[in-house]
Amino acid sequence: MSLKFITQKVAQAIDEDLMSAAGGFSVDQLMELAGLSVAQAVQKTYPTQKHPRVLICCGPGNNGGDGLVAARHLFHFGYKPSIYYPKQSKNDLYKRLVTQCNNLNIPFVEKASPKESDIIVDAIFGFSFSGDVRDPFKEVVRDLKETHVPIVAVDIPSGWDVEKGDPENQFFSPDTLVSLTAPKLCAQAFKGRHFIGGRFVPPSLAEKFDLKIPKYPEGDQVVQVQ
Ligand SMILES: NC(=O)C1=CN([C@@H]2O[C@H](COP(=O)(O)OP(=O)(O)OC[C@H]3O[C@@H](n4cnc5c(N)ncnc54)[C@H](OP(=O)(O)O)[C@@H]3O)[C@@H](O)[C@H]2O)[C@@H](O)CC1
Ligand SMILES: [K+]
Repeated sequence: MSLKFITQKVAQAIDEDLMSAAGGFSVDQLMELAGLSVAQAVQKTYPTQKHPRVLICCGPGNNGGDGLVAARHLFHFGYKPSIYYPKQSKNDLYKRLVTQCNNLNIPFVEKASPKESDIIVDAIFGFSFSGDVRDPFKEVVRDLKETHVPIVAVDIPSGWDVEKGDPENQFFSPDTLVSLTAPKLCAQAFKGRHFIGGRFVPPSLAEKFDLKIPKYPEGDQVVQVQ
């Protein structure tokens, strides 16, 4: 299957188009579908009985928001999520996502402990990441390289350059990657299980950016491409 791998600029331009007056989407809607895709990729790959405890590591931006949404869906799918979210946004959308998780008694943990989980969702950095990893995320990114617990990365494996990837193997390589909308250039070098999610792109937008979006099966929110 031929995939189109996109640059950081194109990823941001697609995001802006979707949320423009012409695109008509709000960020909440896109984030909800993105997070649902991630939860569905987890559910298809790691059955609840064998992998009940999911640690979701959330960063300060929309990638972290996808993680908060995924945590809520995973709870409803029967998992036991916990959330590491050290740099919480004051934005109303994020506060509401935190309230929704609190109402499900999903614990927010002070420290990310891979050993106490069966799966880790990496929702730390997405397509706006650049430069070297800064605190408070250095330690968690380092711990993720040490762990043998399977990692599901949301959109970009955190620490990887969005376009160049991780040519010097400095960072962890996730078992599973869920690319949202379309894979970014870094995913060309990715060898693990790969899903595309974020089933919200209208054909006109796919055509404008020449995105070769694979066919999603029936009502699924993800399609496995590797
Ligand atoms: N259309 C789609 O496909 C949709 C995509 N969606 C999702 O949105 C994601 C993109 O979200 P985004 O633009 O908010 O940025 P994201 O990557 O989460 O991180 C930015 C934050 O990280 C920080 N930061 C940056 N570099 C850093 C460093 N070196 N070290 C430390 N921190 C660093 C930076 O913080 P600051 O520098 O401002 O302190 C900033 O706050 C995308 O990947 C996908 O998951 C869906 O939700 C909706 C539809
Ligand atoms: K990520």
